[in-house]
Amino acid sequence: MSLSVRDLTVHYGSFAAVKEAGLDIADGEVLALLGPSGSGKSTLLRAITGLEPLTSGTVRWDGEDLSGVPVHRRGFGLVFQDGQLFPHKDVASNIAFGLRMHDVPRAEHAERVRALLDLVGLTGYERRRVTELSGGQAQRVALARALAPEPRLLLLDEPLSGLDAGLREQLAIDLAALLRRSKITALLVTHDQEEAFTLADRVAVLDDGEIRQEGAVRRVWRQPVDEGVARFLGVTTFVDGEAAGGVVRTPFGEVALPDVGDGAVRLGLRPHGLRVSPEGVEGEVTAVVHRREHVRLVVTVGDLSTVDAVAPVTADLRPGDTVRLALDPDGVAQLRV
Ligand SMILES: Nc1ncnc2c1ncn2[C@@H]1O[C@H](COP(=O)(O)OP(=O)(O)OP(=O)(O)O)[C@@H](O)[C@H]1O
Repeated sequence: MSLSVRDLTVHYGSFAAVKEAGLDIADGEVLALLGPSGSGKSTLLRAITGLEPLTSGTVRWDGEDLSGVPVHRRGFGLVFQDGQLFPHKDVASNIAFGLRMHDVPRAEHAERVRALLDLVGLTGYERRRVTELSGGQAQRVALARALAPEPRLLLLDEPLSGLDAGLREQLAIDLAALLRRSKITALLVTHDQEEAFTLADRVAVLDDGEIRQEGAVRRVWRQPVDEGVARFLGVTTFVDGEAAGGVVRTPFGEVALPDVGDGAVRLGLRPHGLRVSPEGVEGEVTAVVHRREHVRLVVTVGDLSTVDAVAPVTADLRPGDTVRLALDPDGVAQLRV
């Protein structure tokens, strides 16, 4: 076990921004702190780095209490949303700063900088001024600078949120590959589920300063602990059903789910958990929103009220049209009851 946080509480005056948080990150693992704005993610990350004083609780590395260890002696690398590069230095000098801070011999700098630029996909950018980089390139340089001293833990606070959507998706994929390849232990703060799922092995969902659920990405996604976590993870409709032999019967039809025990179950449906199909429950379209990969619908289904659903981009649907909806197991979560 590497990082171990216990009962960590941070107060701003009388306000508790983080309440008795506990988490562990094993060697080589990537954990994402996921939660809505203001839930305490950045405060928890900053407390772990030593930038924010703890009101109570402990942060340990391999059993050693870090309470008396200043930020720069913790061996952690930090990357923030806006990178915070030195604007007057070029790319190589920005990265070498991380090396100088950790007493790496000067003769080794050029080679290390070259290797780090290769790692982040910016080969040959040594002499480029940082003011002449795109947002995505600047974040890659910030990442290289943080990785330069070979930190034992990399902490990333919304590293991609300043970038536009397409670049963000690509950089998340690149960063995920880099973290896996380099077996880096990392803690990532994000409010974006896609990003958390692309990058992390495990997620901890925060709300109102508390860790509400923590576990493997797929498990949290498929089995949220309660409706609050489920809603945060994209569930918009809840429905009760009866399971038998791995199949759940609901008012929206049947759906086969892995690991479902017999008896009463409560399901959480994401919009793509209900798809327009030739057969299924009938409803009337009340709203249509075109998205990149599908059409989002709001559908009124008899006395089952309104639900979110999806149709293929090719579907030509308008409010007032009648559609049929069927369950898609990919968009169905099972709430723990
Ligand atoms: N320096 C501070 N003084 C007082 N309150 C603060 C301070 N920093 C943060 N807070 C409050 O603590 C709570 C948690 O803030 P924090 O920045 O940790 O949330 P977050 O989950 O990272 O949010 P976001 O995703 O918007 O960055 C918020 O209610 C915020 O207003």
